[in-house]
Amino acid sequence: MSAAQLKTYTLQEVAQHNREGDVWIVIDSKVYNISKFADLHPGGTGILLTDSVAGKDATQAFYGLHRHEVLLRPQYARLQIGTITGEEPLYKSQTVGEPSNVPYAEPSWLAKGFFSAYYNESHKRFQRAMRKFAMEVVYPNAVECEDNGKRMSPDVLQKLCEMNIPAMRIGPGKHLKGRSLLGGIVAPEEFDHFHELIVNFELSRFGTRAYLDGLLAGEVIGLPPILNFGSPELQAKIVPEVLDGKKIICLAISEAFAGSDVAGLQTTAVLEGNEWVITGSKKWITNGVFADYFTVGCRSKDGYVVILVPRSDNVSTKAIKTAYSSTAGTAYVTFEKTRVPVANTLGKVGQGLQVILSNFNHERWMIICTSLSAQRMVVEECLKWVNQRMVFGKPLSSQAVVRSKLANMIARVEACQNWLESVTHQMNNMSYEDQSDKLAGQIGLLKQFVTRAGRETAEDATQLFGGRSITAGGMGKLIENYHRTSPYDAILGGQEDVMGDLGVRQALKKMPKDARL
Ligand code: HEM
Repeated sequence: MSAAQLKTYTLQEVAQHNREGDVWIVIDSKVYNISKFADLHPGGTGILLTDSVAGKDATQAFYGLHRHEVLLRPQYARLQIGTITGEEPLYKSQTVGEPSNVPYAEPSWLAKGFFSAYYNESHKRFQRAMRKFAMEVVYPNAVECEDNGKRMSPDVLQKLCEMNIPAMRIGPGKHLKGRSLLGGIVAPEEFDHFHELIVNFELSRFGTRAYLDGLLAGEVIGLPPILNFGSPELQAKIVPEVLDGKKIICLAISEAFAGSDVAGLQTTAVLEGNEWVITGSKKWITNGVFADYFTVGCRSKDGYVVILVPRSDNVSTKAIKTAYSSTAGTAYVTFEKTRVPVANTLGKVGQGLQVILSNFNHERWMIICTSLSAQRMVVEECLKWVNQRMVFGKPLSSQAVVRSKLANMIARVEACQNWLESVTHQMNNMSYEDQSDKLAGQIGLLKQFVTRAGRETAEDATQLFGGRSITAGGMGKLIENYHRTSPYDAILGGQEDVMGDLGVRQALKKMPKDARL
C-alpha cells in the first residue's frame, strides 16, 4: 500500500480487530492488518492472538523480539494499512551514508561536536562516499553470500574496481597513479593511510566476516610482493589485470607444517633451465578457491624464494570447510611439479623471507582496522539491545552488571582506536624503512591487544544477547557471526601470542646498553 493510500485510525478502531481471522496491531504508530499473515508468522500464530497483542499497540513486544529491518522487508511492509491519528513513528531507519547517532557507534571523529588531530575535510568527504557505496553496493551482496557461501558477485567486483577500491586497499603508492578513486573524490597523491583505514572500516561494519575476506583480501596480501619485488615486465602485465578485477590473486605461504613459523616452509622450488619446478601444498589460502595467481613462498637449494605461479593443470585447489562462510574461498592448494618461468621470481633467491615479511606490517594493520570496526559494530548492537530489551518490566540496561560489561566494551574499543590512529599517523609520516624498523613491534602488540579485546567483547556480547547470540538469524545474528569469526583476526596474519612476543622482542632489541635501574 502506498503512503498516499494509508488511512488514519484511532486506537479504539484498531481494538475492534482482535480475533482470529481479523487481527490488527500497532507498531510504532503504524497499523498492520495481520489477519492472513498470522498463520504464516515465523514466531507462531497463537502469540499474535493473545489479549496483549491482538488489537493492541504491540510496539514494545515487537522490538523485544525482532530487528527493525523485519518491518522493512517488502513482504511485511505491505501489511501496513494505516497510521494512528496524530502520532508519528519514533523509530526511523538510518539514512544511508549518515553516521549513527548511538554513542560510541562511530569513532569520535565522526561523532557530532567532536574534533580530531588526524582527519581533515578530505577524509570526511571520503568517508561519507565510502559508507554510501558500501551500504548500497556491497552490503546486500555481503549478506547474501555470507549466508549461501558463494563468492562475491561479478557485478559487485566490477563496481569495486570502477571505484578502484581494490587498488586503495593496497595503500598509498604508485599503483594509484592515474586512477580515479571513489569517482575522483580524492586525488591519488592525496590518498593516505587514513583514507585506507576508512575503506577498511566501512567494509567491515556489516557483520559478514567471511565475505570481507572474500572481498579480495588475497589481493591485499598477494599483490604487494609483485609491486615491490616483481620485474617491470611482470608488473606491467599482472598489476592492471588484478586491480581491474580481470584476474584474482592470493598469497600462498602457510602450510600444514608451517603457519606463523614461515621459516618452516616445505614447498620446494627446483631450478631446471629457465624454469622453476614447484612441488608442495599450502593450507588456509584465502581466495585460493577462485584465484588465477598464487604468490608462493618456497624453499630452494639457495634458500627461500617467492614465485608468482599462474593457475594451470598442475595447480589444484580444494575448498576447506572452516568455521566461517565459504564465500571467503579458503583453499588447500597443491602444486604438482608446477613449471613456472624464472622471470616470475619475486626478489632475489635466498631473500624470500624478506619478501614475505616486508608486507606483514601492512597486513596486520589492515586486520587491526577491520577487527576494530567490527568490534564497534558489536558495541552499537549491544547498546541498542540493552536499551530496548525489557526484562522483569525494566530495560536490560537497568542492571549494573550489564552496564559494567558495556563499560569494558566501550573502553576497549576506544583505547584500540586511539592507539590505531596514532600508529596510522606514524605510517603516514615515516619512510617504508622506518616503518619496518620502528613499527613492526608496535603493530604486533596492537594486533594482539585488538584481537584479544575483540574476543572479550564477543564473550560479553553473547552474555547480553543470551540464546540469540548463538542463533544464526534474528536479533543476535551479528553477535553470532562476530563470536564465531573473531578468532580469525587473532590467527590470520600472525597468531596472537606470536604478535605479542614480536613486540616485546623488538623492544628488547632496542634496549639501550647502558639502561640500568
Ligand atoms: C507485522 C508484525 C510482525 C512481523 C512482520 C513479524 C515477523 C517475524 C519474523 C520474520 C520472525 C522470524 C525471526 C526474525 O526474522 O526476526 C518473527 C519471530 C517471532 N515473532 Fe514476529 N512478527 C510480527 C509481530 C509480532 C508480534 C506483535 C509478536 C508478539 C509479541 C511477535 C512474536 C514473535 C516471536 C515470539 C518470534 C520468535 C522469536 C525468536 O525465535 O526469537 N511477532 N516474527
